[in-house]
Order: sequence, then structure tokens, then C-alpha cells
Amino acid sequence: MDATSPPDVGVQKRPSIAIILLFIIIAYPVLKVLYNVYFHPLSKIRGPLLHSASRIPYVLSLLKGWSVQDFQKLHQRYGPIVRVAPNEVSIAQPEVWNDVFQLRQYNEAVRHHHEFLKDPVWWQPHASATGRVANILTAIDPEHHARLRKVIAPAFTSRALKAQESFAQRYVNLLVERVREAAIASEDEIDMKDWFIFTTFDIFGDLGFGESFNCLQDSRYHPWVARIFGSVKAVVWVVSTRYWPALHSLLLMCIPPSIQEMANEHRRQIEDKVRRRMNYEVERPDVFSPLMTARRDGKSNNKLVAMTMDEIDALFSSLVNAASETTATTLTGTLNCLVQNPSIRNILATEIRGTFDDQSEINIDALRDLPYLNQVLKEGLRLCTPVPWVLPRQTPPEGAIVCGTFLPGGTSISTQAYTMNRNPEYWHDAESFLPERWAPEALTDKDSPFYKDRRDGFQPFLVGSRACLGQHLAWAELWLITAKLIWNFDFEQSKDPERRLKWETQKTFMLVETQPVWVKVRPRALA
Ligand code: HEM
Repeated sequence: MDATSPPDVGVQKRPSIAIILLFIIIAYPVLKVLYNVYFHPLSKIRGPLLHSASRIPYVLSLLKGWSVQDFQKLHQRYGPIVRVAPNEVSIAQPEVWNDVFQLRQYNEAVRHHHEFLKDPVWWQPHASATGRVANILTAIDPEHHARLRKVIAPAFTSRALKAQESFAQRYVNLLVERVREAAIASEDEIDMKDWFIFTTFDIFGDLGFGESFNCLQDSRYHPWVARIFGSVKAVVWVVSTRYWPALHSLLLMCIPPSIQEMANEHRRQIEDKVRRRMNYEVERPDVFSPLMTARRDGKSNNKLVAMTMDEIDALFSSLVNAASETTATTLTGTLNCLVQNPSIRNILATEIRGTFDDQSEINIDALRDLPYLNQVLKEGLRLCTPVPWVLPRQTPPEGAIVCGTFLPGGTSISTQAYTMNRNPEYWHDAESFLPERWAPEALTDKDSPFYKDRRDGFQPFLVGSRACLGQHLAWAELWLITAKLIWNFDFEQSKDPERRLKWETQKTFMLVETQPVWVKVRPRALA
């Protein structure tokens, strides 16, 4: 090139921009990984290198449904606090309940309680109509949550439960009738998981929307109930895409259409049922009653701020699963443990059949203090907890000491109930179904093998301001259904080893995706 030629500015600039872009595309993730592994404030917390470097292994576990089992293995290897993603730790140590979920002392310096709020990745509203606004489960702001909880709480008091008992009893009696018919009609074994789902959804349908799903009446799934777990899976997919905000919209398009359709169907059903329920009054108090009262009186009563229609839709969208899947899973798991342990099943049968001469005597007040029944159900909840991991909370901005370890502000913490409940360091013979561990003597008798069990690690309904609002109802269903079934039937494990349910092999998508529990059912011979 001679010296008079003009410099080819464009030709020189283009490669340099491309190189910079290329550098950014390649270097950014590499630098980010290096930062995550070596310089991140959580870099001192133990965990597998890949999990410390990137969110990808965590999300893969979530989407495959194996997060609970995968995290349990990590805890067995790395201890009770494990770094499971660049800014998330998983904790499986009993002190976590107090350190994270109980309200902290008021901090004068920062003028607020050191609260661990729900992690927005999991809980912020999403685009579906029923998830557009926060509900009692998803509200992050404590004041907002307190308002929503206050409106709905009257539906779940012991007094309200007393008024609801007679219709819950009606469904449990119908369950007994249907199981008897099925047992007499065929020699075949019965999948009791379906019957538990029928019962808990029918009870909540009536309690929530004023109309049953009629699963028990028709002895089959209501089409929506059959697909409802799909809406839970849809949430897991949506959440997974949020870990990469820049790619969020693109990743949303990768959600399988079948999963999207299930979420849409869920929304349509909720809106339809909510609007139908709003058009009539029911005589007994149900979940809707306090909402209607608040809408009617809200404006004249400053203490109650009524929920909007969007908030009511969102509330029922969450409640229908929170109220039904959880209890059905516990019943399925407990029955599975009972048929695997016939001697325990016989002790329970002796207690229930010895206490009640006729099944009409079986009621909530009589069951509340029945010792062995309560021990059996607690043990069922320990081994087969329907919420095996509590979704992430975040440390307050100033950071906090959790289970003896300082975690910087904004760290996500997920709590592994499943791992804690099965840890041999916390429980004698941890993997075995032993209701005796809950006997009062085990607490005081130093010679009892269960004396040192970490009962404080067992919190199936959570503690603190976000503890389960429906736990009275849950207990009432667990007592009534278990007691009436055991009073009426002898249950035996499936003869076919292939059909026997291994609890540990089930997947979890926030809630456990429960598999069939096939059992032989024999109506009890009454004199
Ligand atoms: C065995 C059955 C059940 C178990 C083990 C269970 C467990 C739980 C757990 C662990 C939470 C806390 C979730 C979190 O914040 O991450 C929760 C919240 C909740 N549960 Fe349950 N639950 C059961 C049954 C029910 C039933 C029958 C209802 C009735 C409607 C219900 C209603 C709720 C509500 C409304 C919340 C949100 C509370 C709040 O954030 O203020 N649950 N439950």
C-alpha cells in the first residue's frame, strides 16, 4: 500500500468489534465460573465443584425430579451445609428451623427484624392469570402476607374445623363404602393412592368451592384432578428459566406444550369454580366464607382489607394442591409403611378396634389423643413427608449466622426435611418405621434407644409466621381416614414384589409425585 492511500478504517474496525464481542461471549462465562469457584463470598462453603461453578447441575436435578435424592447424597458427602449452586446453600441440620424460620429479634441498627424472606426466584408472580398476583403462599413482603393470612385464617381455626367435621366425615364414610365395594367386587389388589387423592380433593372441593369433585361418588378421577400435578411441574419449569434472566423469554419457549396446557387448564378451572362459588351462600362455614365477609364488610372495617378477584383466584390456585396432594401423600406413605410392617399395623388395629365399638363413635375429639395412632402418623410424616424440601429463603441484607455458619446477605437457603428426617446421626435406626420413637417414655427414659432422637428436627408443617395454616384440617383428615380404614379393613402388602412401592424412588417437583400403593384389602369380619 502506498503512503497516499487513505487508511481503511472500516476494515480495521470490524474485526476488532467482533473480537471484543467474541471475547465477551467466551470470557464472561469463564470469568464468572472462576469468580464463583474462587472469589464468591460462599466459596468457603463445601460442595461439589460443578455446583459451585454454575446453576446448571441444580436445575437439571430439579427438572428431572431428583433434587431431593441428589441433595441427600451431597449432604452425606459434604455435611449438613452444602453449596448446591453459586449463591445457594442446602441445609439439613435441626437448628435451621429456629435460625431461618422463626422471627428474629428486632435489630435496632437496621430497624427491622432479621427476616429471611422467600426467595423471589421461586415466589415472585408469573405470567399465568392465577399466578399474576401474590397469594398467601407466594407473598414475599411480610406485611402483604400478614394481610392475606388474616383474611383467610378464620377458615382454619379449631372452631371452624368443628363446624366442618360432619361433612368431612361424610366423605370419609363414602371412602369406606367405596373401598368395601371395590374389595368385594374383585380379588385383585387395590391402589389406595387413588382413593386417598379422591378423598382429599373431594373434601377440599367442598370446603373450598362449595362443590365436591365427585371423585368418590363416581369412583374415578375428575379430569382436572387427574392432571393437576402437571400445574405443579409447570411451576418448576417456569422457575428454572428464571435463573438466566437474559435468556428467560427464550427458555420459556422451551417448556413442553403439554406442561403449558396443563397450567392453562388449571387456571381456567380455578376461575370457573371461584366464580360459581361467589354466586351462592352456603350455610356452614367454608374457606370461602371469610373471603366473602371481607369483601362485604371490608370497606367498613379497617382491620380487614378484602382480597381482589385476582388475589382470590391466586389463593385457590395454590390451596387446591397445598390442601389435597400433601395429605394424600402422607396417607399413602403411612399405609405403605403399615403394610410393610404387619406387627405395627396389628398394634394400631388393636388400639382402634378396642377403643370404638362402632365406627360411628370415631370422631376428631376421640382421635386427637389416641396414643398409638398419633405415633404412627408422626412416623409416617417423618419418613414420607409430603414437603421433602422447603423452598428457598434468603438471608437478610446484612447476612446472618445460620447453624453456626455466617452466610452473606442475599444467600438462598433451601431446607432438606427429607434428608434431616432420615439422617442416622439424628434418629436411631433412621430408615425404619418405628412409631415407638414418639412414645412419651422415649423422651424421659435414658435407656430408650430413641432418647437421643432429634425431635426438634421434625417440622413437617414448618414453624414461624409461614407455618402451615391448614395443619388442623390436615390432622383431622389423617386421623379420620386412617382410623376408619383400619377399623373397617385388614390391609396387606402386595404379593407381587414389582408392585411394592419403594418410597425413596419417587420423584419430587416441589411436592412428591406419588406412585401407586397396591394392597390387598379384606373387609374386617364383624361379630
Ligand atoms: C400433611 C399435610 C400437610 C403438610 C405436611 C403441609 C405442610 C406445609 C408446609 C411445609 C408449608 C410451608 C411451605 C413454605 O412456606 O415453603 C405449608 C404452608 C401452607 N399450607 Fe400446608 N401442609 C399440609 C396440609 C395442608 C392443608 C390440608 C391445608 C389447607 C388448606 C394447607 C394449607 C397451607 C397454607 C395456606 C400454607 C401457607 C401458609 C403461609 O405461608 O402463611 N396445608 N404447609
